[in-house]
Amino acid sequence: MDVLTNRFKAALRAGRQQIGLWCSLASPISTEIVAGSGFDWLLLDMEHSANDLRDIYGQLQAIMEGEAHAMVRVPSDEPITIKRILDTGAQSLMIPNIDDAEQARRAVAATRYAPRGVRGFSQAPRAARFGRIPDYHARCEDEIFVAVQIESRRALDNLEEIAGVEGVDGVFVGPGDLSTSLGYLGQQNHPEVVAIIEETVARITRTGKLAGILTANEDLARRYIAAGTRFTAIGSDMGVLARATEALAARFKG
Ligand SMILES: O=C(O)C(=O)C[C@H](O)[C@@H](O)CO
Repeated sequence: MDVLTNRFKAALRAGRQQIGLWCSLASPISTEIVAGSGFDWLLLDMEHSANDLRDIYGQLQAIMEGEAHAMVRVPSDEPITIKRILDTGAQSLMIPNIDDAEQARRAVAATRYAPRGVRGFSQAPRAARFGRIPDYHARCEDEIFVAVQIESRRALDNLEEIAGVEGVDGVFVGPGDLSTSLGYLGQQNHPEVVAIIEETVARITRTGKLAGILTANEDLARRYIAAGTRFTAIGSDMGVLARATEALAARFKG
């Protein structure tokens, strides 16, 4: 596979479940470590973490030799931010808080050059390996994966229209925000929320788009996979570090 082929997108097309880890530590060192842990994809989070553009750049460099594919969650659907992240070489993007089809169309447009969209042109960004990938501009859009996040009651109402937008490859359920919007603040594992999420995953799948989710609860991760999620994040670097170090300390300190 050449450098421009999006391995994650190719694996999904081939029907292979993609298991991911959420990365919020904003460190090239920790991200390099987990890139070799066996995950298919890592979510580098810019919405709820200290990651800025340089942190993302460094982490993309750090995991070049690893097995895991990087997806970047952008802080917002703002085209200037999306352009800069694509230029660093991120090929898979997650766009948070998409509530309707128009917003989804704008987000996709930010990932496309004219006439299909509004992405600004850079001759030789890192994504084109500084001009060493001569057909970068012609090929890059086929290799971009756009996941939109649905995380509100309004997004649920508009789900089929959002998923139907051309260029939306995946629809990712944000269980924390969705449960909050549904009146279950901090209760993303509440049975009624779980039932709504399972139904939502089935609705996404019926549209022909790929469903994704994050949950650190292993039983729920298996249930959501059974319900149809195709890219499933099963924990976070921060959560694993916090819980594992607490447990280690407790074994000696009682
Ligand atoms: O709403 C959610 O849940 C998400 O979008 C995932 C989160 O932002 C979060 O759990 C990351 O720490």
